[in-house]
Amino acid sequence: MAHDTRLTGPTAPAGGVRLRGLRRSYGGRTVLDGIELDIPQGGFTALLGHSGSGKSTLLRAVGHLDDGADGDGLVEVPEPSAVVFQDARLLPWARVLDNVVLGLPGPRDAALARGRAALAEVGLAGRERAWPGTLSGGEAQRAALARALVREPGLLLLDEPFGALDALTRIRMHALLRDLCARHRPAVLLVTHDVDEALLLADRVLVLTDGRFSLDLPLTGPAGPDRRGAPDFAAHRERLLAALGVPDGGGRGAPAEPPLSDSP
Ligand SMILES: Nc1ncnc2c1ncn2[C@@H]1O[C@H](COP(=O)(O)OP(=O)(O)OP(=O)(O)O)[C@@H](O)[C@H]1O
Repeated sequence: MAHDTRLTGPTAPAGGVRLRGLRRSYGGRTVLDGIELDIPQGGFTALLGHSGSGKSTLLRAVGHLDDGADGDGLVEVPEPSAVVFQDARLLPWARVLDNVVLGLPGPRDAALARGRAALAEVGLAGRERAWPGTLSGGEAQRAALARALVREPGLLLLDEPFGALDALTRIRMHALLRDLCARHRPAVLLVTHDVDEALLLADRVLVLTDGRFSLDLPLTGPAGPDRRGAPDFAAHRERLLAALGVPDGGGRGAPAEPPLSDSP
């Protein structure tokens, strides 16, 4: 497959993500083969690829969360960074507010006030003293988003954060995430298997194949469900599915999605 090796301009705006020649391998097997990527502050990049193509490896490398990978290359990212995974990873023995403020620097009172504000922002006001085990899947992911955003991250890394949620909750979470990103403006890298999720949320979609980006699709216009009605939506979708080797628009996120409203 022909790979586009000139995916980014020479410089990223100050404060954003800048990767140059990023390589990672496990036991001599190359997973990332010289990745070049810029994400400006406020930019939202979605990353698609087959299972095992290296999406999480790339996300971990960007977040300096490598576990035993051999690697090299330049990784410049804004600090601090925060990660939200598919499972919320809340500590079950700590109340929701304590989970959100855990490890926050500064006086406890100020941290708690910030934590409460973050929980209110994600729609969990009143649930501060709840135990994580009493939250629904969507609520737990809201708490995980609050825990990430309370740190005012310059970089938000999202590893299939909505993959385990039902379709309606996912749509609500999309609206919430768009809203939070517009307000806080971190650089965002979203790993997802869902082509539509990528097309509705991101300003740029990349497909990772054989350690490189095999497709780089810039998207214009406001993110959100209205994009479905844009003239190029179907064409973008087809390009992404073709790059993923999915024949004829089949697979997850295929056209027959329910016409749900996107309001939170
Ligand atoms: N700690 C590790 N040790 C050895 N191999 C690893 C390790 N982490 C990942 N790999 C290998 O690297 C390759 C890429 O894995 P990665 O988890 O990045 O893929 P992915 O695209 O995120 O997959 P998925 O979509 O299934 O989550 C896989 O072949 C995987 O087995």
